[in-house]
Amino acid sequence: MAQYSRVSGTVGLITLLNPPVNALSAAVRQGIVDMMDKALSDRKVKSVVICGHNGKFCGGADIREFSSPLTGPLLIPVIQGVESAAKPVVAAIEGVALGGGLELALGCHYRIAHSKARLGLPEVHLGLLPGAGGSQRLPRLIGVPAALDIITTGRHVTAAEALKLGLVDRVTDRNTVDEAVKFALSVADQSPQSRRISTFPCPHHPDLDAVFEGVMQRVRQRARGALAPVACVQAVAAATLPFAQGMERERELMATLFTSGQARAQQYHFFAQRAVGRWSMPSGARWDKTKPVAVHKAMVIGLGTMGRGISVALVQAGVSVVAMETNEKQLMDAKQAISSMLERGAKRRGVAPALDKIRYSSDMQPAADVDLVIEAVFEDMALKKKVFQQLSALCKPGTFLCSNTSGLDVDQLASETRTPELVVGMHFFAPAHVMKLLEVVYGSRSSPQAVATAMELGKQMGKVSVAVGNCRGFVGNRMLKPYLEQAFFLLEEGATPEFVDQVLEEFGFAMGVFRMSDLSGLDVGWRVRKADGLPDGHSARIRQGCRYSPLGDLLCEQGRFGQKTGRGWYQYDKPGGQVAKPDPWLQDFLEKFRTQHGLVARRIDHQEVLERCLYALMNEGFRILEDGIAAGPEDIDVIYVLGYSWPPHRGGPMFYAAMVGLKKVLERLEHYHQEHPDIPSLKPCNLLRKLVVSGSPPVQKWREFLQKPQSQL
Ligand SMILES: C[C@H](O)[C@H](C)C(=O)SCCNC(=O)CCNC(=O)[C@H](O)C(C)(C)COP(=O)([O-])OP(=O)([O-])OC[C@H]1O[C@@H](n2cnc3c(N)ncnc32)[C@H](O)[C@@H]1OP(=O)([O-])[O-]
Repeated sequence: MAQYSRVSGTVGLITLLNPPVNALSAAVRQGIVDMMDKALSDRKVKSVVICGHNGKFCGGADIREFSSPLTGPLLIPVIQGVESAAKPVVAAIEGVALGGGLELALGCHYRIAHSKARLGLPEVHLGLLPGAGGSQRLPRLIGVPAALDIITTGRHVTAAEALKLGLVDRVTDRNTVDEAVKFALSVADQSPQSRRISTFPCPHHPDLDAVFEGVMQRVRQRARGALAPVACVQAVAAATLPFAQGMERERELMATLFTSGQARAQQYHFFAQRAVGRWSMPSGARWDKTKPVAVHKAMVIGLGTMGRGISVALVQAGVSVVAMETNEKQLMDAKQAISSMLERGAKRRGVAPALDKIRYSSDMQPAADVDLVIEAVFEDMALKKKVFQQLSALCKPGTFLCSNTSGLDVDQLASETRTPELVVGMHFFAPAHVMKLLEVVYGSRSSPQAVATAMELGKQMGKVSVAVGNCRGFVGNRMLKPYLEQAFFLLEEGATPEFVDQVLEEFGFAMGVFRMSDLSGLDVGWRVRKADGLPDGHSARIRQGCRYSPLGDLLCEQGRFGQKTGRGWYQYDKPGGQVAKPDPWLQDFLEKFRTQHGLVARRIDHQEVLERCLYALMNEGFRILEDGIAAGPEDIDVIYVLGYSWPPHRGGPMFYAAMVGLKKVLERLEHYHQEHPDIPSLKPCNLLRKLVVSGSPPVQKWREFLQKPQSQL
């Protein structure tokens, strides 16, 4: 919908009205057409302003309309109608002008932005491209390089940067609509002809081919296998043609993307990231029935890499922090590191670093007057228990006690305190001030308010918080285990690390499993496995009755921890080196290992690597749903895309299982389980069977098939 009024005597004011973000639904598009007619036929009106209701200009096309046949006027002619208007049209941009919203503003003759507004063309994150003229008008207005950057990254641009680029004509700190009306009055007698961007030539650039070449290489590297970024480059390249031809090219490219599985996957991911905020617990507690407690002051205990990142994220969220570390040297190093991280972040955001929001302590005493504590000490249960005991004795009533553990039992930590209902896990992902994912882990006694408070704090820290149940590895790391195991077994059976990684990176992972293991350090998993007890004479390949691969342990015994030691699954030019090269030593080691265990190397193809690694991971995801550790497939998919570099254009493990076809996933798991009966993680999960028997419903319907979960521990 859109409203119309005449203001200041001669300005027609059109207000987009579609809360919460004034998305360009069919009704809004029709509203723009009708209100423009009104303004243009109103003889008293000399110029027009378009603004958005409730402080947001427009969040773009209505994504919810994409899955049904489009009705109402198409956006391209609506924008064309604005641009060809005989009276000057001014866009009053506050809040956001994104996607089709910015394309509408580009159809206006002038753009006035509030200093806090954000502008962008994020369609690439939805598996699309700016399909209403954005790929043709933006390069004409700000040049090809800047347009390519904005369109292929989908990033938001601040009003200040937009002014510098020439994307907006004015920036104001005052009331944006008032300023836009004043501006409209000032241009009332000027013809808009020279302001129609579609009539601009594409600005000349000395070496356009090299620019397109360079960007195309970058987008292909950054998002392996993704269609949209490539199409974005191709659409901008068409802006060097006459406008009508460029628009035709944009339409063709958009049509291929719109119906692609990748666009469906990325739009699913967009809504899934919002669905996880509507969390629930097996007890029936829910997001809309539980009020979080505001956290003004927090303590972070343990200032290693994670503790530092968590401290920075809290300070940047406006929380006062006491950063605590018993080791004096580590405390000093941390103070240095945290200050420079805060300064760098502040510079990037163009604000002053809030160094006064953090103070440092070598003892736990200040825990007595904080609202919440996040423990981020070494991943050792005995140490963590001691910390929780101390905190419980120190903290004031009502203080929430959270652990950044990546998979240890939250209930055990809660048992060390007098207030187990105030204990939850807050599992951050490294680097904690950058990664958007937060797993909020509720134990059997965690109160809904503790969960609500941790979820809200995560959101305040700019994270996507996902509430998960308490089991070994929670969701992300629990699914990672069978995935890693299959990769190890494939090496034993004849594959090489570089082949397995190549297959997974072609699928779209930023890093294959062996490259990732070398980066994070083989010793991390080794320590956990040792704590669980390695098989005796640990070359034994059976552990707790199941097939076990000792390859990782054997490498660690040789001191091959990965990049940090210069040797791991790959070799590096020096300790800390990052360029992985195949290591002849490893081939020799694998051959000796196979001979020792009577294994005969066989040819393993691309499909087997993909299916064995990914289907084992998905199967664990089905088990997690069956156990009630995750409330729905969206939780699992958001965790994997945001925390484990699952390619967004594949939606997430559960969405991808549905895309492949649950029947096929089931058949392949049965095939591999028959071949490897000693690998339980390949045994198809009952929920998978149930979904197949029920006709393989779409992922959005799976919640209807989930039983009431029982506790995991
Ligand atoms: C032709 C053209 O070229 C192409 C084809 C396009 O234009 S494609 C579309 C391009 N536009 C986008 O990609 C922008 C996507 N949106 C955002 O980035 C953010 O929403 C926001 C604008 C920065 C606000 O953030 P927020 O944190 O204040 O609130 P929120 O929680 O995110 O969102 C609040 C509620 O609004 C819903 N919502 C947000 N944007 C929407 C949109 N464009 N369409 C439909 N619903 C939308 C969202 O799902 C949530 O509802 P619910 O799920 O909770 O029921």
